[in-house]
Amino acid sequence: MVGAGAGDSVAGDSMDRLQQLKVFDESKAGVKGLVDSGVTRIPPIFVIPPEDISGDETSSGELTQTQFTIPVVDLGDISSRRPDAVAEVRQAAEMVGFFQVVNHGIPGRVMEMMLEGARKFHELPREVKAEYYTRELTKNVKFMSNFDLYESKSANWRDTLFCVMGPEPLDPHDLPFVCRDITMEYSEEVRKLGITLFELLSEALGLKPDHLIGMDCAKGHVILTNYYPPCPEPELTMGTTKHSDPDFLTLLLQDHIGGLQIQYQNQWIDVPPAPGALVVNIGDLLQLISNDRFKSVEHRAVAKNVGPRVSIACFFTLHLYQSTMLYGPIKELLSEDQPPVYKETSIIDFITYYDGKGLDGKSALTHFKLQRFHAERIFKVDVEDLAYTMEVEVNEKIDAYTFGVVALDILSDLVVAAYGLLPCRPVGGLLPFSPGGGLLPWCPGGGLFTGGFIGGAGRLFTGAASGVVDALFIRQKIRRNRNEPGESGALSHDEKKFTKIGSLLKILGDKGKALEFEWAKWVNVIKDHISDFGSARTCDPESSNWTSFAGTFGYSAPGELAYTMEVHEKINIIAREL
Ligand SMILES: O=C(O)CCC(=O)C(=O)O
Ligand SMILES: [Fe+2]
Repeated sequence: MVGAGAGDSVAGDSMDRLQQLKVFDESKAGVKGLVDSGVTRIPPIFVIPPEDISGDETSSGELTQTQFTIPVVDLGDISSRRPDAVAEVRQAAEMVGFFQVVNHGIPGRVMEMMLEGARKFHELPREVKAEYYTRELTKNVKFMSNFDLYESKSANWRDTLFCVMGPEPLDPHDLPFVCRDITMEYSEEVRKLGITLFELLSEALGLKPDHLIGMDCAKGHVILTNYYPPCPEPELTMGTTKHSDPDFLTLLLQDHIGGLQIQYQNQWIDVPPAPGALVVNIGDLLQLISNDRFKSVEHRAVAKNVGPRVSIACFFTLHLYQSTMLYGPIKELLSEDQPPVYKETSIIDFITYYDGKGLDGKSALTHFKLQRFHAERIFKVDVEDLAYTMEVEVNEKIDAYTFGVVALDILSDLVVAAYGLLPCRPVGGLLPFSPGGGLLPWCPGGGLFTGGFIGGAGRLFTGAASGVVDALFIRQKIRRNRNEPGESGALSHDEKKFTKIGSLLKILGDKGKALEFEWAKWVNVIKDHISDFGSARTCDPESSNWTSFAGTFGYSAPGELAYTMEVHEKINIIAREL
């Protein structure tokens, strides 16, 4: 049996989804194998849940009322009409994210033979193709069906041969014989065309022609030959789920069948096959480095009951290449009016995130956005009986890091209030977790750590934003304050909370990680801990003996704190993404 088909419904019904995926995967025969086995209904793993179909079905792929068509850029003789070509590329990259190129220099013979070679590979006997079937990440040449088979909600009606063509030159012998020579030839042709396009795109951004090439955008590419067998129930599945591409640029060669659609003004627009043309689209990484000037547009390939359909996608990216280069918005494109939209990322981090997520219809770029919020009145905490009110208002643009700093500062105040803990024990003038000499300029309550002396209402955790918090130290401190014995035994409830905060502080100490942590998560941390500290104190009023060390370390806390304190959460967050 090749797969758990709806056709063989007994198997389909009795196996859970994971088992069905495994059976399909282990057949190593792909969707073509299912079709060869004669399925007349698609297996359940391919069926798109109805709730997802409705969201995906902006239109049936008919032309819209605007009769919009994908722009066509003529690359013939561009030396004599370069400014026009640059303007056309700019318009298409900014407005649509997709265009077709004609007179691009790749001979028609090469394109036809590439499509034919791809088809021949996918129509090889199962056993021959199975030798190439793998999900191993490090393989340069691999055949598989659905790279995100185990991550996505529903599998696509598509098989793919995936070939990493550069920057490390691929040994042609790694390629299947039936498509070896033509893949090498086509690869060289698209590499050259890629350079021409990156030059035009650089100029379209107002940069020198070699700018994007200097950023290694054309340094490597991957060729994916997609094979979409005819589907018995095309309305229930997809050839390729809605996605944007995880690369700088994609060049797509499609055969005459059609099925590619792009999302434009909330409509699905067909990209009809045009003889001799290649489809070009901006990828996520180019949208990121162009700081949203160019658009990486969502597209999909619908399943059809005719076919097979073959498409050859060339992704310009550095796959499997150990590049340490970080990609963020190009500095020349930034200004006060155009602040960076994205944080920097390495390609490997981007791809790892993209692949881990799978094609779920959502853009991976969101994850790499700098979080900028306008936050008003972040929150207010009243500690009753103490009239201890803390209110923070931030009326400026803040990112996740800044919010984290504010958030943990407030947390530390709460901890001091709830447990009467001192920021730290002055040891020979050294502050255990404040490596910078202990002067903390942003400690808002005036509580400066200076030379090991604690003055004012010092904050337990403030110093830790420098990234050197020692959760163990905090633990010892709690024990010491309670006159509890040393390091043995399980962590108490309070200790766990402190340890948790310790790790949050470590995150905050690393700005990159703090940004990754996202603004919204910090809000939740604060919410969690406020209730934590409130309830800890309320449930166990005797547990903190802050008064015993208050005099000792020069910390004088208001006496009322001792037993009557309650922390009430009054959080009012009004935030909108800018
Ligand atoms: O086959 C197609 O038309 C589109 C394929 C695609 O979008 C991709 O491989 O990323
Ligand atoms: Fe794509």
